[in-house]
Amino acid sequence: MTTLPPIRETIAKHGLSASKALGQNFLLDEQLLDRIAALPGDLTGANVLEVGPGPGGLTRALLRAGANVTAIEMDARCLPALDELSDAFPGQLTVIQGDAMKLDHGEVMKGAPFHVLSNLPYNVGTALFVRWLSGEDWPPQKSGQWQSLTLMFQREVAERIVAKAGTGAYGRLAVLAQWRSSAKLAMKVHRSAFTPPPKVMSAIVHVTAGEAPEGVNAKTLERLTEAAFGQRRKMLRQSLKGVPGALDAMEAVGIEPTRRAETVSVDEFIALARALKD
Ligand SMILES: C[S@@+](CC[C@H](N)C(=O)[O-])C[C@H]1O[C@@H](n2cnc3c(N)ncnc32)[C@H](O)[C@@H]1O
Repeated sequence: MTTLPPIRETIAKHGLSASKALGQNFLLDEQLLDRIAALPGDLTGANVLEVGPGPGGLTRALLRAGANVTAIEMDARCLPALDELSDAFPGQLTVIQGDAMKLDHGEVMKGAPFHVLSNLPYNVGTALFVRWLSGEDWPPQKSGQWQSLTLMFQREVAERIVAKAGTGAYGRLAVLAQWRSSAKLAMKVHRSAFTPPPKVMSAIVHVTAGEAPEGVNAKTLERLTEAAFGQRRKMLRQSLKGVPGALDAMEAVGIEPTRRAETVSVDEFIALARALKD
């Protein structure tokens, strides 16, 4: 294994000035990166999909942890720096230049279950997160998809993902992330850890997939939460009016129609979706 220069030197050597358009804020602290790479547990010999490796700070940490990494990066300027990592960790890193939003991740990972780690621009991160959580086959690793997600978000978005009923942050994202998965706020990351520092604080969310509850259609649940949180200040009897059968289902499972969406727990949404005929 060749010794690598500090990531700051790699960035300087390849002239990787951070592009605002690509949402680039780099992490340079290798101890912090090692702690992030440890969040999914022991990765020795595990398959990891890293989206948006940039100059490869987190990639190095994952390789040091013994993972087999496939990295999807849109910015061609980063490829020479990533090639150096491939040389330093022979056989452990595959780099794909492309847009992670357009690629089939199961295909990229050749059908083997994988962990996802990523520090992405926030808009791309949220869109991919929703896609990873909306799969029809569940748990996803059964069909060669992800085993865990370890993702950096704007702190406010991370709080919405792990929020519980009865809080202002609770909404569609929380129900999506929690109804058949477990989502934890794994680490808060100060804005000053990034180069250049973004305007807001960040946090890492760690998600593992659980068993889907029996008799619940994902699309029905989605329709319910969309209607309920679309008018979150309104009583359910008003916000769910347009969902056929929802008022009867509420009565059947004992949810008062005068309640508002943000008081309805994830388990209650599950019961409601189960009681609704498709
Ligand atoms: C916030 S930077 C993080 C870089 C590095 N992982 C780190 O932690 O220092 C996000 C990276 O994602 C890349 N990126 C942005 N959109 C992407 C997309 N749709 N597909 C793949 N990579 C993308 C950017 O080029 C950039 O390198």
